[in-house]
Amino acid sequence: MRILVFGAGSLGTLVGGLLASVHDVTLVARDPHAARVSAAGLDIVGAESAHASPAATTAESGHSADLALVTVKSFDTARAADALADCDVGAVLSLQNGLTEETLAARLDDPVLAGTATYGARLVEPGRVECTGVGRIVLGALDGGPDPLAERVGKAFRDAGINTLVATDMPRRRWEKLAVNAGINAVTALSRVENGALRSSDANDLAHRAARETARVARLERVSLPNRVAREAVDRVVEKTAANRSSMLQDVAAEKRTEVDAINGAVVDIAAEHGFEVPTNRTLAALLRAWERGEGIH
Ligand SMILES: NC(=O)C1=CN([C@@H]2O[C@H](COP(=O)(O)OP(=O)(O)OC[C@H]3O[C@@H](n4cnc5c(N)ncnc54)[C@H](OP(=O)(O)O)[C@@H]3O)[C@@H](O)[C@H]2O)C=CC1
Ligand SMILES: CC(C)(CO)C(=O)C(=O)O
Repeated sequence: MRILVFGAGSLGTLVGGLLASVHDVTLVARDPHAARVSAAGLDIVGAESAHASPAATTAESGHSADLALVTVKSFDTARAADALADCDVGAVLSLQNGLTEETLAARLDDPVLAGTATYGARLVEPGRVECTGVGRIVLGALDGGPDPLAERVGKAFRDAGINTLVATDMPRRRWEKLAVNAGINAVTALSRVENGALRSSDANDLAHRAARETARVARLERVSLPNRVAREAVDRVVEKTAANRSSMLQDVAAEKRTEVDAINGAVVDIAAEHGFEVPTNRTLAALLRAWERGEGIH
């Protein structure tokens, strides 16, 4: 399969590097990373180890591929979609956190698949990515149901040794992941604690409230996600990732823009479309945006 990875930073470089063992992969990345990969290939270290030789470029448009993987941060999704509109791609798959597929689908004529990733990745230096945890890619039709395209993409991932599940219930899975991220990411980022700290503090109640509100909005969107399931998903992920610093805490610590707009902000916006108020998500989003503005991050 010819695969274009749009936004090869940490996750895109890891997944693209793994895919390159059997597929024809091009990474769209920044220099000096793109130049280093073009000249000397890519080292994958940590929980996965391999040397891969995908093509790499800083050119955003003019590409032709069977599949484009979108792995930019959520706030760069619209720009990625506009660049992909100038490419000839058969299908698009997002592996991002937050609700980004709608932005892609609104701007592109190509079929857009939904995906989630629990692999951990960190770009250590140009040409070198660390797999910090082997997780799973789950992908499927954006609206759910069986999908031959998703099956083909799932097979391509599995052929490259990537732990992949093709799911027919992506709407529920996306909203459950959103509930987990809405609960854990903003709370840990604002209180500067590891995920495990949410087990035994008032912050646990806050994370549950954000997740329950998200589940309520999912149901308004006709996605079946009971409050109890969203709350238990938060507790399960807190337990499994107790020693982790959430991606949003890492962004705040590095004084980088967060993905709050596509997580808590998306919950607020979609709730508003239904005339529904989500005070916990609204408060968390407002505090993070105030921090971003105060730091001069846009
Ligand atoms: N890292 C992880 O372990 C996981 C990440 N995710 C999700 O995956 C997504 C990506 O995360 P992550 O890989 O960590 O983020 P990174 O910031 O490491 O990677 C995104 C990369 O895309 C680049 N980029 C953005 N726009 C362009 C462009 N137009 N042309 C070329 N390159 C571009 C960025 O460069 P620049 O910064 O210079 O703009 C950056 O290098 C997020 O939604 C995240 O939540 C999900 C699960 C795990
Ligand atoms: C699951 C969780 C909360 C793990 O830290 C995550 O997805 C993130 O940090 O973005």
